[in-house]
Amino acid sequence: MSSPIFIAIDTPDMDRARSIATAVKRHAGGLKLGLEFFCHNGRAGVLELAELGLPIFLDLKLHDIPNTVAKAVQALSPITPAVLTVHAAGGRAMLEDAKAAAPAATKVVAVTVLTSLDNDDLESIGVASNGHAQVERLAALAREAGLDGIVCSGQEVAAARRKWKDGFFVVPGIRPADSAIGDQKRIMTPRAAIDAGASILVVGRPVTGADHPDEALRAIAATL
Ligand SMILES: O=C(O)c1cc(=O)[nH]c(=O)n1[C@@H]1O[C@H](COP(=O)(O)O)[C@@H](O)[C@H]1O
Repeated sequence: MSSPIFIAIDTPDMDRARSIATAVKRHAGGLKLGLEFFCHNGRAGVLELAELGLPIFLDLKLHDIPNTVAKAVQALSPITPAVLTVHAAGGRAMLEDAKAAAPAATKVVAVTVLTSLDNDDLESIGVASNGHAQVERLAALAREAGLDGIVCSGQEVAAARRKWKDGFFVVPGIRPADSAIGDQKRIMTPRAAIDAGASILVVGRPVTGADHPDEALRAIAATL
């Protein structure tokens, strides 16, 4: 079975992106390309890294009115990412239209509550329920809208999985026991997140910031 670890290649620099992707290529399950990479390198950059042969997770976290999101998804052609993110908070119609506009082979997953937010942050943006309850609410919405799964922290994935057995659960905020937390607030170790039911893990800085990214990746993989 291929690795569940997707490496977040968070850099605008194409040379650096190619160098990290090439270094981790043999032991990663896929590459996650997000806003930092996409805003600078666009579709051409995504297609270039896709040539390495790993599945591509295109993390654009789309969030707008349904028509705009659907047209943005169509405008990604000819990329057929393995995974594409939209924000669950865009609402049911947006989620349905995003899924309808995506290629059939693309898993469209809804970001629920960002792993950089805690309950105080949620309160400050007017979300009265706690993180757990909000993830459950948005997971149900994503499921009803026909999406393939959600993005949530390791702390909510077990409860979400109980209610959506065949859902695809993407878990970022992954931190091996000894690594720096940075701007993440809801974190979990790789092993605990897999045990809780994650389908794939998103790992960025603990691997990309290491002197030897492939060694760091293999050390994480050895704990699974
Ligand atoms: O959608 C994501 O991938 C995502 C959702 C979320 O709630 N939190 C989160 O950290 N991410 C992404 O996961 C990656 C985490 O990177 P590190 O914190 O460096 O491991 C980044 O590329 C984030 O954009």
